[in-house]
Amino acid sequence: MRPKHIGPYRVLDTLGSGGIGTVYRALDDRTNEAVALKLLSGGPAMDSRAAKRLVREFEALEDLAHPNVVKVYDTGVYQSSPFLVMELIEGLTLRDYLSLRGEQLLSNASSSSGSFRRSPAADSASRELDSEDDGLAPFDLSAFAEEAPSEEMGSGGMRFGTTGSAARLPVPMDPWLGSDSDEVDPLEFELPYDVTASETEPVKRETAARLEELNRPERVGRLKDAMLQVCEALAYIHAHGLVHRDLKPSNIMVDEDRQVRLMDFGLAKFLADDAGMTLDGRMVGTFRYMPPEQILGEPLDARADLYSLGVVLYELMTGRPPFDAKSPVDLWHKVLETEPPPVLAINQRGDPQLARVAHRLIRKEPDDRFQTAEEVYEALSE
Ligand SMILES: Nc1ncnc2c1ncn2[C@@H]1O[C@H](COP(=O)(O)OP(=O)(O)OP(=O)(O)O)[C@@H](O)[C@H]1O
Repeated sequence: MRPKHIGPYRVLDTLGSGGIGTVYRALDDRTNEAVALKLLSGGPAMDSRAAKRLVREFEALEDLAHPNVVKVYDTGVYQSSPFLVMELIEGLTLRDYLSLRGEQLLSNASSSSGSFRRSPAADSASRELDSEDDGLAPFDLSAFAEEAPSEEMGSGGMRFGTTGSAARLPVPMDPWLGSDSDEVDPLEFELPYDVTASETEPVKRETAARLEELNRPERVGRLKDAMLQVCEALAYIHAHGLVHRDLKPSNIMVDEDRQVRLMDFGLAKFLADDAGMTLDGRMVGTFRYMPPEQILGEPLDARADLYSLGVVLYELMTGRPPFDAKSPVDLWHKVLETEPPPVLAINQRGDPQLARVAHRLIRKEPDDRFQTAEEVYEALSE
C-alpha cells in the first residue's frame, strides 16, 4: 500500500516502480515543493542499521550538482528502507522523447501553459509507442528488457536482483529462465531484412516506414543533442568517482526544455561491490546494457557506462538491441562471443557518424572503446 507520509514528505501519487523500488510524487511539507521520492525496496533485505549505513553513503549524492544530472535533495530511512528525495522531472524518458508521440506531447506542453505533467494516460500512451509508432524493439517482451518489469512483465524484474528473479554468475537461476520468459519472443521485432540474406531481399513496407521514422532529421538531431547531454552528465559523475552501472533509456529523462537528466547514477555502486555483484552474488544492472566485463564479474570503470551508452545509441538508431536472445545465458554468450550486425546494415540510411560512435562504444574490450565521455562528446560533435 502506498504510504501517506514518508518523513516530512506527503506522498501524492506513484510515478512508477523499477527494479529496486518505487518512485512517488510527493510534497515537502516544509516548503510545499513537489519532489520525486524513491523508496528502495527491491534490493537486498536490510535491517535499519544497514539502511542507515546505505543512506549515509547516499548522502554523497546530495553534493552533486550538474544541469544534466538529477538533483538529489535529501535521503532518509522509512521503515527500514532507504529513500532518496530528488528533483521532480516533468518529462519523458529518452526513448519516449524520441518518438513521434513524445514529440507531440512536448510541443503541446510548450505551446500550452508550460506545464508538462506526465499523466497516467500520457505514460500509457508513451508505453504503447514502443510497439506501435516508434519502431523500437519490444523491450517489454523480454524478461531482460530494460523497462519497469513491474508495470509490463509482472514479476519479471531482474535489476538489482529483484525478488524471484535474481541471477547469479556463472549459472543463471532457474526462475528467471522459467516458462514466462520462454513464452515471449524477444526477437519478435522484425528486421528490415535478414542481414545474412542477399542484398536483393525486399524491405518490408511497414518496416521501411518505421526506419523512416527513426531517421527523421528532427529525431536524429534530438538524438544527437540528447547524447551530447548524456556525455556531459557521464563526464561529471565519472569525474566524481561514480560509475552509473545501470545506464539505459529509462534512466535518462528529458524535460520540456529538452534538457536531459541522468537518473539513478551511483545507486548501483552502493548496492554492489566493484564488480557489480551484491553480497549474495546477484548482479547489479540490466542485462541488455551490461558490458562483457560486467557479465564476467570483473571490476568496472567508467568505460562500462560507455558500453551501455553504445547499446542505448544502437537501439535508438535501429529499433533493436545489438544483442538479443531468449535467455540470459544466450545473451551473455552473444555479448561475449559475437559481433552485432552493423547499424547501417539494419538501418541503411542511419547517420554514419552516430553509427560509428555506437560501434566504437560497444567494443568488447574496454581499451578498444572511447576511453572517456569527453571523447564520445567530441566524436559526436565532429
Ligand atoms: N526524479 C524523477 N522525476 C520524475 N519521474 C521519475 C523520477 N525518478 C524516477 N521517475 C520515474 O519513476 C518511474 C520508476 O523509476 P525507477 O527508477 O524506479 O525505475 P526504472 O528506471 O524503470 O528502473 P531501475 O530501478 O532499474 O532504475 C520511471 O517511470 C521514472 O521515469
